[in-house]
Amino acid sequence: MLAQRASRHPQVTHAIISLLFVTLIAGILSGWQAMLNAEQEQSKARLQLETDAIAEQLQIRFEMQAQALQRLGDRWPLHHDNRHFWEQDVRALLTGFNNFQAIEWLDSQYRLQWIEPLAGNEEAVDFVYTPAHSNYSVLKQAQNTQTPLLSNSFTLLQGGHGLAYFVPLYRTTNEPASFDGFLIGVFRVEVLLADLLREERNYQLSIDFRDEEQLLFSHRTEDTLQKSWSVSSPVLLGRNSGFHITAMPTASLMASSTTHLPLLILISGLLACVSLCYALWLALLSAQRLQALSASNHQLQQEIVRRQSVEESLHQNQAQYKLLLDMTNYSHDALFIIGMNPQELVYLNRTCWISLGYTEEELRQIIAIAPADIMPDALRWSLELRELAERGGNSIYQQHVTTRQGKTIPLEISVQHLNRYGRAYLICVGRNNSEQLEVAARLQQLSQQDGLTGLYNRRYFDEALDREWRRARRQSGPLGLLMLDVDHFKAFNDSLGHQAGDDALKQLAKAMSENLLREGEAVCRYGGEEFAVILPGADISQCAEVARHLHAAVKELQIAHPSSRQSWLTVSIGAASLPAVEGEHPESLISLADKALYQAKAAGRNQTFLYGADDPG
Ligand SMILES: Nc1nc2c(ncn2[C@@H]2O[C@H](COP(=O)(O)OP(=O)(O)OP(=O)(O)O)[C@@H](O)[C@H]2O)c(=O)[nH]1
Repeated sequence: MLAQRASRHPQVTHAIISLLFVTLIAGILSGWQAMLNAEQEQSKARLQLETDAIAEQLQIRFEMQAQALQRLGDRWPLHHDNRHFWEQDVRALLTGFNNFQAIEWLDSQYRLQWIEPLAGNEEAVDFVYTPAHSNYSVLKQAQNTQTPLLSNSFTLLQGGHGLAYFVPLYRTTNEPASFDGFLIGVFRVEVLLADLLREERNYQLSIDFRDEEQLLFSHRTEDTLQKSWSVSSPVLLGRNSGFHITAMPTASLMASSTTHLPLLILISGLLACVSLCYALWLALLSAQRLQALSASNHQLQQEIVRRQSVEESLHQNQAQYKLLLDMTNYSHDALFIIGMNPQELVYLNRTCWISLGYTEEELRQIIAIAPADIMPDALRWSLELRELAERGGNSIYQQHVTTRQGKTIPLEISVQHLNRYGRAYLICVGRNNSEQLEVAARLQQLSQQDGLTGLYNRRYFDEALDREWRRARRQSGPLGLLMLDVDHFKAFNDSLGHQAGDDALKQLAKAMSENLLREGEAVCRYGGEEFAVILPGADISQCAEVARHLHAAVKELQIAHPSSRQSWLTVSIGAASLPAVEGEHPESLISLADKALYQAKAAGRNQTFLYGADDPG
């Protein structure tokens, strides 16, 4: 749980570990420092003890010699007359203590009268203490108080530092006591201290002996340490408390009063601290790795699931794609896709090449090299498709394709524009619509055909006349029209029956159709028993010619007409021809032809009456 939290916040955990590390290190260092300080205090205390001992030894030694001098002084009243004994005592004292520079007698005038030994102290002979001398006041005080006093340190005439112990000499046998000067013991400080150190077991100490601040003696051992601390002990010599000994630590002292324990504790503490923090850090890393591994596993699982899903979807898509492809390939419709910019065929289904009798490769090659071999109109259609793609519209085209066997197949191609992935495509679905075209043509024909006679009907006539009129106008030519009506047909019907009338109309229609010679000429049933013949480009004479042919053809039929004068069926024809010019209309032509027909009827029937352009109408 904790590891999970730690791995979730690695930076915080790093900071905590770092803080812990720093705290532990600081604690260990401060503990180590405290132990060092304790050891130092212990060393100090030990050194202080040693120094106090030296000071005490020094005091004792001095006191012994001071008392010896004092005893000599006490014997002064006995020996002042016979100084020989006194001098013997002095020499004995000098022999016993070698740290005396000299033992002197100073008279009451402070003049040196006697000095032992003389050798080495010649310069002091006849020395007089004057008030200017630094020890003069001490002499005075000793004289006045009748108490021995130790001088301050001074520089010996022989070199080195000396101390003088002034023992006032009084003869108390006299009343009042007479003052005879001083017995002076001059100590050599260096010898006093050196002897002491030599004899004492603490000789290895490094010490300084000072009078107030003045250094009188200094001793250094080789292993003296340069430390910031030292200890000091006061030394009371002959009631003079201005002396003190300062001792410096030495390596041997420190070695004897310290141990390696703090260092061991420091090292082991540091090692423990580093190990602990390293272990924590490793644990954190491990937790992080574990979490990363877990996350990675989770991601991997998700990825596997996703891939399985994608694979499944891919399989489905592939199956769907295959199904789509199969459906597309086996569709009756030709499906092909044209990519634009550049314009190229990107897909065509199986129906395309099967229906045309080629392999796919062959068809692709033909389309690439000679598309007109497949589609005669290919070039123009290609331009139309480009326009269609540019305006993004949809359209249906009627095209014709030629099969390998040379058969032409009509194709209705539905084209849809589509933009995908930054490119324009035209989805083309082509269908063989020959049957529809035939049906349409048939319907068209039926819509234009007269049911009874099979001729064009009145509707076709109206359209054809307009069309031919426009054509004639474009060509600046004439247009001819015959209006033909069966003579006495009512009587025919009445006598032979309506069915016979129908048959007769059929025969007439057939005959007229068969006698039309030129292309574009059309015979139409204008209504009832009336017919109209459109003669494009025919002037009035050509109309007359056609009318003659028609009369002949009708005559040839020899359809019996019981009520007719000729005994067979005849027709009357009104013919008209007009140039299709500005100001003229097809209705004018009909009107003229009608008028001519009327006149032909009126003139006795079975004849043609003409209205040319020049006729007044
Ligand atoms: N059998 C048959 N008769 C038709 C058809 N259409 C029109 N008729 C007849 O044709 C006759 C035309 O008669 P009318 O207009 O009087 O003219 P007509 O008898 O031919 O006399 P004229 O034209 O003056 O020579 C009518 O009796 C109509 O019934 C048809 O489709 N079949």
